[in-house]
Amino acid sequence: MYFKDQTYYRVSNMDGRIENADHRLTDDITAFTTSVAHLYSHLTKPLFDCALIALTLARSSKQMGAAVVPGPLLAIVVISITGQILRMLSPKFGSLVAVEADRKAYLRHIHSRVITNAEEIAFYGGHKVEMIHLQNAYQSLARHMNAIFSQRLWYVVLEQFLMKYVWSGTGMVVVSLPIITSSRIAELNDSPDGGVSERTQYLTTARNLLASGADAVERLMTSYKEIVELAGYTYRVGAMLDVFNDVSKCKYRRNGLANGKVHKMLPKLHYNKDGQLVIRGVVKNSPDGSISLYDVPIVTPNSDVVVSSLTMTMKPGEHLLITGPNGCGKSSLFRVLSGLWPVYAGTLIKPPNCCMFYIPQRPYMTIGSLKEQVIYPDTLSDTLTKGITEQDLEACLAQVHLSHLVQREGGWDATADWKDVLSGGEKQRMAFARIFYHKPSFALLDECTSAVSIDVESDMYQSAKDSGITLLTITHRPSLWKFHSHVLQFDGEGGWKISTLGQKEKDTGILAIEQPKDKLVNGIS
Ligand SMILES: Nc1ncnc2c1ncn2[C@@H]1O[C@H](COP(=O)(O)OP(=O)(O)OP(=O)(O)O)[C@@H](O)[C@H]1O
Repeated sequence: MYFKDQTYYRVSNMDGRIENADHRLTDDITAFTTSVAHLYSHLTKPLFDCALIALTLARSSKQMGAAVVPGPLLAIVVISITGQILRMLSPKFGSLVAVEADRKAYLRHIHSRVITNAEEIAFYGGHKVEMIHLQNAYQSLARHMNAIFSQRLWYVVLEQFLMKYVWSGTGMVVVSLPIITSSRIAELNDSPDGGVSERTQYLTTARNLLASGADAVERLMTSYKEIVELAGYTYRVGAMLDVFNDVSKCKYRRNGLANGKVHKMLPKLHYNKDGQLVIRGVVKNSPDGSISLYDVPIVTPNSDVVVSSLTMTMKPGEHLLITGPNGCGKSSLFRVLSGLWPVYAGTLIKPPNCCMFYIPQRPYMTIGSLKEQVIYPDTLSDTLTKGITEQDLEACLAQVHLSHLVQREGGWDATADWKDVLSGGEKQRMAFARIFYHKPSFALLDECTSAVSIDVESDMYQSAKDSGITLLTITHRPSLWKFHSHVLQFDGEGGWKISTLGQKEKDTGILAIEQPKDKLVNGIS
């Protein structure tokens, strides 16, 4: 499962049974567990009632001198036949409920998208488009739920008809059978009241028991709908577990393939018999703290091969600038280095993840105090364990020119919705401050200072270098070239080139000799 723009991008299971992305998995689990809990209480009591009533009826008909078998047998046969009829005519509640849960999840998802992107939508004036999306999702859910209600209506009518009339009639026959077939008829007739009181006693007891029995069976039959609905929830939860299972076994299914897009098979990559990529890459711990890639491809979750084979080594202290057109795979390289995307082939040798710190273009602000923004993803107790003081944190903020923030926001413990309280540039600087707190060996900087003024940005990069942090920077700003010793240039067609940056290039932000695309090494052939 990958995250992009705060939305789940699901790598679905191999047979692609789930069509829509699961936006709120926990809701499916809640629905499933609620259904199981209800069913438990709805099934156990009626089942117990049925057993007890059958036993008591059998005993009292035996006392009447009737054969025990015919009455219950008739009842079982009638109940089975009506059960079969209901089963045959029952709408597919299981799949209907699964679709309903899916549409509800989608409606919730687009609501949360609007909440997350409210400001952007308001600036664009996109309320009409968003309203159309919301209404479409709502109407699709409402239509589906109305269809379920109307199907349920006629089903309930039929069910009630069978239970109220067919079962009542059968019940009367079952109750009267012991009176008619009793082996004690002569003995009863000879009693002073002609057996009326004993027969009446039996009939009243049996009728009351039967009424309770019918009620219990009715509850069981009604639970059938719940069982089928539970099947729907089970299907969704089961499909979700399948996906987890597949992901843990590194089996990925790409939406691109599902959309019918044909992917070119490349000789350096390994495919299974279904034409799906198999992970054969090796990831090793670096003994000397450097990052090395040998013939590592960059492949998206859609199976698009962005770069077929990348080979490079970055030693600590060699600051790498990564350039190239949009969508050429710059951020994807970071995803591979961080372990978010698998290494499908070749060998990746890197220090442990704790030695690499990634800062994205869209800064993430966590819930909590101002202090927790700087130390993220550490907790306050981690900070205590590490012996880091507020003075140390102030030094981190000073390096990104945000010292004034502590006083402005009312101290380190001030809490606010930092996503809204801080400006775009302040958020980026706050995110950058985290590398001064964590002091990783490598900082993976993905256009993370695009909203920061050039002078402050330069100070931040210089401070990072002075702190002994090796920079891997994706940027389109020539002003940052001077902080790097090497440049990795993607051409957008799968080709790349790595070279050292000369002083002239650092000063101008222009590569001295732009290589024609076909000269760049390792292009997709
Ligand atoms: N989660 C994803 N699922 C599928 N494809 C993706 C995903 N993320 C990125 N891609 C695809 O991978 C390719 C490379 O994306 P990447 O984000 O690495 O581009 P980039 O070079 O960083 O671009 P930019 O300069 O615009 O940030 C793009 O074609 C993009 O559509």
